[in-house]
Amino acid sequence: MSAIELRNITVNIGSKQVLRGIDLNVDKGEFMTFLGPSGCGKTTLLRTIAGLQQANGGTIVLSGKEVANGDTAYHLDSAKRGLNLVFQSYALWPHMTVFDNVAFGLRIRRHSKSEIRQKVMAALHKVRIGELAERYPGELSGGQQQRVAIARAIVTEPELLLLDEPLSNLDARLRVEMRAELKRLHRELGATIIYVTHDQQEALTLSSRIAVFFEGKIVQVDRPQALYRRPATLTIADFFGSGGMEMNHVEGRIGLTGDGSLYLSSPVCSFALDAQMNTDNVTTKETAVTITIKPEHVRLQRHYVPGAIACQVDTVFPAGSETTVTVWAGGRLLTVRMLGDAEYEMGDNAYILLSPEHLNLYHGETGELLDGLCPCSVSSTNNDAIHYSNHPNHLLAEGSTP
Ligand SMILES: Nc1ncnc2c1ncn2[C@@H]1O[C@H](COP(=O)(O)OP(=O)(O)OP(=O)(O)O)[C@@H](O)[C@H]1O
Repeated sequence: MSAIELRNITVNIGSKQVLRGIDLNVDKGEFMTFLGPSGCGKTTLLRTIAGLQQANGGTIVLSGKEVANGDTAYHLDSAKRGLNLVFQSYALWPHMTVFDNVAFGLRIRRHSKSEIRQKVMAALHKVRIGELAERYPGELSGGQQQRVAIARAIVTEPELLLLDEPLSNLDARLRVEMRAELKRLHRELGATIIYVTHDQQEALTLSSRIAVFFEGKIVQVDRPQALYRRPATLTIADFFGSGGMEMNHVEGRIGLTGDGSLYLSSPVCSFALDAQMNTDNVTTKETAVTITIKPEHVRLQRHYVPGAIACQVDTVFPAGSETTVTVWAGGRLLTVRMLGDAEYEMGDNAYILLSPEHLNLYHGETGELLDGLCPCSVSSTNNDAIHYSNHPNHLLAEGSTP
C-alpha cells in the first residue's frame, strides 16, 4: 500500500491555478523530495497533503484512507491525518524550554508524565541535543533550534513527516551536517518523508526519489542518479545544471546520409548514429536537436588521441579542490570541470574528449529527451565520430518530426 496517493490534484489560490493536475504515488518509508524553482507550487502541495490548504479538485489518500476529495469538497482535519510538519522557520514557543516545546504534542494527547519524559528525551537524543532540554529557544543556535523543531515533529512517531525547506535558514556548514543527520534519522525512524527544497544538491543527497516541479506540475519523478544523468527535458537539465556556465549546450541536427544511415552533425563534432534500423518510417527531413554534456564529463588534455576534439583554452577558474576551464571548440564556448589544479593558461591549444555515455540529445522544438539514443562507444576509425548502438527510429518516425 502506498503511503501517499495523489490523483489529479488541483489547487487555486485567488484567480491563479497554483497546482495543475498532480498525480503521484509515494511508497511507505520513502524519502521523497519536491524539487523545483521558487513559486512552482512545492509548498502548496505539501500544505495540501497536510490539510492546511484545500484541494479544488482530485483526491488524496494517505495509507489507504481518503483524506481529501476536491470534487466532493471532503477535507479531513489536519490533526487527524497522522502526520507532522517542520517548517523553514522553526516556530518554537520562546517562553517554553526545549523539553516543553517537544512535550507539547504529547501533553495534548494526554500521555502520562513518565511516558512524556521518556519519549521527549528519546526524541532529543535522536537529534543529539539531550543536554539542551532545559534551555530556552533564545539560548540556542539556529541549527540547535532546527533540531528541536525536528524532535517535536518526531516525538509523536508520525507515519508521515513533511519537511518544508527545514535547512534553508542554516549556514552552509550546518546544512551539510544536518543533511547527514536527516539521512540517519530517516533510516532510524522508517517514516515516510516528504521534503521540499529548491536546492538540487540537497535533493540529490537525501532522497530516495525526487519529484521535479515546474509551474504547478510535476514534470519528472525519478531516483536521484537517474534524474541527474537523464533529465527528461532540456528545462530540467538546465535546472540541474543551475545556470548557463554549468551545462554545456551544443545545437546539432540528426539526418540521413545518402546510403540511409543516420548521422548527427554539430559545430563541435559529428556523431555517427547506428544505421542498423528499420528505415521504412524514417523521413529524410533533418531534425534539430540540442546536445547537452555536463562540465565534469568533458575531459581536457594536452595530447591528441582518437576521438579527441581540438580546442583552445579561454579562461581558467581555480577553486581549490576543483578547477573550471572554459574552452573554445568548433566556435562554441564549453565548460570543463576537473578535480584539483589545472595546468592550463588562456590561449593554450588542447583537446577535449566527450564521454559518450554522458551525452544527452533533446528534440530541438519540444525540448524532450530523445531517449532512444544511448551512445555507447567512441569510434576508432573516425576521429570525430561517436557511434550509438540503440535504434532511434522513433525519433524520425513520420509525423514525429518537423
Ligand atoms: N497565500 C497565497 N496568496 C497568493 N498566492 C499564493 C499564496 N500562496 C502561494 N501563492 C502562489 O502560489 C504559487 C506557488 O507557491 P508555493 O509557495 O507553493 O511555491 P514554492 O514552489 O514552494 O516556492 P518557494 O520555493 O519559493 O517556497 C506562487 O506563485 C505563489 O505566489
